[in-house]
Amino acid sequence: KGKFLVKPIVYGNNARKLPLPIDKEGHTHRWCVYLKSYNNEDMSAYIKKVTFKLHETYPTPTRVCTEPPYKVTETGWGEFEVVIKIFLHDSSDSRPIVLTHLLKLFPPPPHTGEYWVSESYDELIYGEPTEEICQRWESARKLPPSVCEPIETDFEAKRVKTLESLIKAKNWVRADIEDY
Ligand SMILES: Cn1nnc2cc(CO)ccc21
Repeated sequence: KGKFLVKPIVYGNNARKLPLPIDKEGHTHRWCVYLKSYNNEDMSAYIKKVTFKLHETYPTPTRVCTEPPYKVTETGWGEFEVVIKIFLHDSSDSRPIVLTHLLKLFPPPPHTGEYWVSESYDELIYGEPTEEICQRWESARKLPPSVCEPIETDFEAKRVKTLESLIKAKNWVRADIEDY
């Protein structure tokens, strides 16, 4: 049928510097790494579980969430890659969707301040869905506002800026061609 299902998502982390004196083991920050629906939907209709693989030296480094909010809150001192795996409610042997996110604790200059967010936009796409999968993906309902914090990045503004730069880039190439 060539039909495919699309769900916009946001994943990333926020981080806050802990007030001095820092707590156990030199932890300087509290952070939260998360996956959420861009439209604040309950993704458990089609997601079986989400795992967050932290740095090996964290106790039980693989954390599992079976319903929203899909997030892990920890304290620490360093930045490292978090591997996020999304296991869908479909044939049980299907491989998970794998996202990687570099945990950001320190805002890059010129940013200062105690709180920082580093998140990305992406889309879950399911091709040639069965009737059952369609029903799962189309039955997802909105979550009550309290379950997930609101998205902090203005992706709409970023989208406009990205489109503008792409159009400028395209026009540049076209002008370039016309010169020859
Ligand atoms: C890499 N990193 N940064 N902060 C960390 C904290 C722990 C647990 O004490 C383990 C590893 C950590």
